Amino acid sequence: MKYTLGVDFGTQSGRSVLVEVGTGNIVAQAVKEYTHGVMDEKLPCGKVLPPDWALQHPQDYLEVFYQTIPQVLKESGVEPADVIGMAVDFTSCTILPVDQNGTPLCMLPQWEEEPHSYVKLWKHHAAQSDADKLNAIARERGESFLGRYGGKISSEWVFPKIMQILREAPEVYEAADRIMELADWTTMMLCGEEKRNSCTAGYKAIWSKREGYPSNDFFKALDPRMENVVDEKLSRDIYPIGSRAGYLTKEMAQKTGLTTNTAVAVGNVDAHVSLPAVGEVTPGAMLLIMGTSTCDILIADEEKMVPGMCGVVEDGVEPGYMGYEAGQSCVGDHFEWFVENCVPESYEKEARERGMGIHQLLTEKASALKPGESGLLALDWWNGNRSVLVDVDLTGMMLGMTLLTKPEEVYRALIEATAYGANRIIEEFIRSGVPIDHLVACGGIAEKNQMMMQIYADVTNMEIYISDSPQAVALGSAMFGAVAAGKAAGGYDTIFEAAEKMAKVKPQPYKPIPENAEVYKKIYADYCKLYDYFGRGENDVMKRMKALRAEVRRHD
Ligand SMILES: Nc1ncnc2c1ncn2[C@@H]1O[C@H](COP(=O)(O)OP(=O)(O)O)[C@@H](O)[C@H]1O
Ligand SMILES: O=C(CO)[C@@H](O)[C@@H](O)COP(=O)(O)O
Repeated sequence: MKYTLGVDFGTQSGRSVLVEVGTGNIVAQAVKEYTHGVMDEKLPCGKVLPPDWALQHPQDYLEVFYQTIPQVLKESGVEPADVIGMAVDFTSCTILPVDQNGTPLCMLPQWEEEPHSYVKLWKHHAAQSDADKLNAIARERGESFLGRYGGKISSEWVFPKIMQILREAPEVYEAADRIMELADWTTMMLCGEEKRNSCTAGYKAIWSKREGYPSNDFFKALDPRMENVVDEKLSRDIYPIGSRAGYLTKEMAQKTGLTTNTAVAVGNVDAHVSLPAVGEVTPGAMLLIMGTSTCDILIADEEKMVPGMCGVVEDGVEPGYMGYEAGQSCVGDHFEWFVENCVPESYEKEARERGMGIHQLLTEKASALKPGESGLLALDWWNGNRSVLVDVDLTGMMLGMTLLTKPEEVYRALIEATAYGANRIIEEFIRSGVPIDHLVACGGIAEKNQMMMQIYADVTNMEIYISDSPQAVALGSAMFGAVAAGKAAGGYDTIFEAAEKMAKVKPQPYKPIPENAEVYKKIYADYCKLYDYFGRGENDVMKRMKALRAEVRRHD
């Protein structure tokens, strides 16, 4: 029996999952919460961060390798020599400035108090003014790439984040030998090779197989110091997903307990990597990877320009197809905010006494409600709107509250809001000529919350199939690891062959309940009115309040 290992780096934690190459069955898994978590208030030295920042510490990712890989080997009893391949997937766009040895600047004593030397997490939202500038210049110049990114480059993506570094800390920009996606940096830590992957380059760094990056002239127009940003800070050598980056280095083999014969695939994005893990995702299906945020991935034969999508990349998800991405920056994060800030002690007590988690308790109570019963309607923008408005400066909103409103009603309204947001994205794809007729879901939430999945089926009026692996994302990575090893070593030569044997999806979908769908259709119409009113400039109160908050804090 041969094995392959997937290492999935999420927002809060990283996990290793060891699976059988022949079946995709999990033999062991281990999770490590990041020691520093998400740094959105201060640096480890105590330095306070401005609003909208979200940083991480790269040492936390190495700890994931050092702790979880030995753990899965021990738990499974698998011979290290039988682990033929491995791969990493990472949140994205999550980037890091490094020196010529690949050492993160933040790990050098002279930079440890400089916020810009740390990992900028995907949900770092402090580069909106840079994104606005980039988009305005791209529009003025008639740059054709804009269409491939739904008409706007998000402030979450690579170049706005780099522009922010250059604007606020030119010395960090200068000192950085390279700026790397963490999918590529962690892969480089494993095999010693800098092999940048086509998925992050395509979706997050405006790279395409046919056209490469935008021209140096375009970057010069952003800032003359950025004219050669691609050659000076990134790389033009891009490797297709599914290819091999190298083999584990001796040092990494020693630290993890694996051998130097383990092949390492080029890195991938945590969302996109899961498509093969749920098997038959063909044109017409949209895959939702539901966790802290939700990413929507679909493939189609043709390239269409879909307003507000994150991007369309040829071969970006599976070879031979156009891969589309859209998403919602805040899904599980809404519920986490709610359980951490708004749940009364009496509920906490009940959950403790009944030996259940607070999410389970709220879900149980919310399940007893009918659609529309709470009278609540929310806009799902607690962390901005990624698709289709592409605006991180939008904020959350809930209406309909009364003195009788209960926590489970708010919890359910937040869930419903994310379902409306998903439906808005689906409509945009269909309107633009990319067909969607059913959904497939995976990720932490798809596993954990049945009520939520039924609400999604009712709101979208579509069937939803669920992954049958509790770790679809890591399984996807493990599959790419098996492809990096290749058939001769006991793996597979293509991701399609791997999917035939290893992919898992439950046979029974969630089906829409017609009477619920009917009610949700009406509420959704009002959601769309509020969406346009607050999201498209008719009433910019959210932005004014956000600007005021920043102003007041500046003077604190
Ligand atoms: N039962 C639940 N129902 C809804 N959301 C949940 C539940 N349990 C956890 N969550 C949310 O799921 C998110 C974590 O999702 P997960 O897929 O495990 O991680 P990540 O997205 O970081 O990979 C958190 O934001 C948390 O609030
Ligand atoms: O944006 C992407 C992928 O493009 C995700 O990495 C990002 O939303 C974070 O994902 P998680 O919510 O941590 O699963």
